[in-house]
Amino acid sequence: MPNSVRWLESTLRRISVGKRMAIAALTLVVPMTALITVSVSVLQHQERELHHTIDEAVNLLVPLATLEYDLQRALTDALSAETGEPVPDYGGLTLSIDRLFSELSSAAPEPDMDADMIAQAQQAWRLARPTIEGIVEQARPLQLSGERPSYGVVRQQLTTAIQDLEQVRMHLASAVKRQAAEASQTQQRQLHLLILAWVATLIAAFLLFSLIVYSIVRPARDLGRAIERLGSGDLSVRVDGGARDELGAVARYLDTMTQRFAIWKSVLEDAAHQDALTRLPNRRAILATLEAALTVAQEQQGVVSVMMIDVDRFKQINDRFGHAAGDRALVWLADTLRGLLRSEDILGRYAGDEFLAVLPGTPHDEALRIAERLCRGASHASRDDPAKPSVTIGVASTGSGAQNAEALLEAADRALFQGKRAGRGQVVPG
Ligand SMILES: Nc1nc2c(ncn2[C@@H]2O[C@H](COP(=O)(O)OP(=O)(O)OP(=O)(O)O)[C@@H](O)[C@H]2O)c(=O)[nH]1
Repeated sequence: MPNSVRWLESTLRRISVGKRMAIAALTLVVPMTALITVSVSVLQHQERELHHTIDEAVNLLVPLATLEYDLQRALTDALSAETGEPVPDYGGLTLSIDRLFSELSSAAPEPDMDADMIAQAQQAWRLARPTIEGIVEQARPLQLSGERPSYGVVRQQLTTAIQDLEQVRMHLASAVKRQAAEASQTQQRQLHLLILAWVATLIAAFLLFSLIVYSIVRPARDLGRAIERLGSGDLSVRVDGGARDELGAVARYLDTMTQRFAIWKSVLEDAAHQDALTRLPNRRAILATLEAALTVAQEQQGVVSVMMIDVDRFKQINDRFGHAAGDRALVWLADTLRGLLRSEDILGRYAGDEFLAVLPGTPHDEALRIAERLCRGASHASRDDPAKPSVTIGVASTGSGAQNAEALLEAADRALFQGKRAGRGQVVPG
């Protein structure tokens, strides 16, 4: 997992799971709402712009088109010499076009309106205007007098005016077309930006949503696995309880529980293998050690020696100094013997006042020398302190006949018995 994701996850895990779920929901709802609002407002704005462009085109082009149409009609009338109809309001239309151009030049320039094209249209209008004014002046009296005028002149002037007006209309139409094209480009740009914003927001929302879900699912999955391992008896399992959320708390409870289990287990195991008073391996454990040492010796064709160590006249110590003093004497003896043995030798409490030492890879004569050392150490202390007992030791080894645990123990026991009968405080080979 990349470090950045790990960092984001640990940051998120400072927030509770409930709050994270709320954030995940908001992660989807808020951007969607914002995007929908923005999209609707952009589309509404675009619709208004479209109306504005159409209005502008109509306002700009309609007076010109009307005037041009009227002139066309007048020309047709002049050609057919049927001028009985009322004269159109050329003067009003001319003024309206004047007003249009003065508004265009006085108003703040539209950013998307081509100023050159407007200027060209205005210039064309300035050129066309005198002809049209002439027509206005001439058409009115002709119309009012009811005379049959010389239509040749009027026709000529009308044709010129229509051409001039056409020029004006063309320039204005180009300006309007340009404006419409730019408005359409702007709309397209806005739509592209909108789509981009949708995509980016959806990706960001999806990533954040996934991260939040991941920050819940991953620790939950780790917890599940840890509980599964714990259930199968693996007490070494540890889960990360550093996070401040609910899952972090569950992980910490689980860790505490696992540690307590481990302590109870070791207490139970110790109770099963260790003697509570002397802390030495108990009878079962020392016999298992002997079996294991014999198996190794058989495989490697080595030797194993054992010492059966019995406390001398222990009953007297109990009777004389009390049971508690007898316990202390057993603990002292266990520590003393353990201290005099080598690190590879194993000492266990075999029975009430009996100890068994297993000496792997130790031949008989060497075992006897070590036994002498133990016997002397205990005797020396017991001479100075009557509450400290001496010991008698029977030694047996695999090299001297006995090959299995039972035979070895019997041989050592026999030797011990002999030592007791011979006066105690001595080592007897089995
Ligand atoms: N204080 C104490 N005494 C124990 C414990 N286990 C056994 N004993 C005593 O150890 C004594 C063993 O006595 P015996 O088997 O008669 O032998 P002994 O008095 O040592 O005499 P010998 O072995 O013949 O030298 C008994 O009185 C037991 O009550 C123990 O854990 N604590």
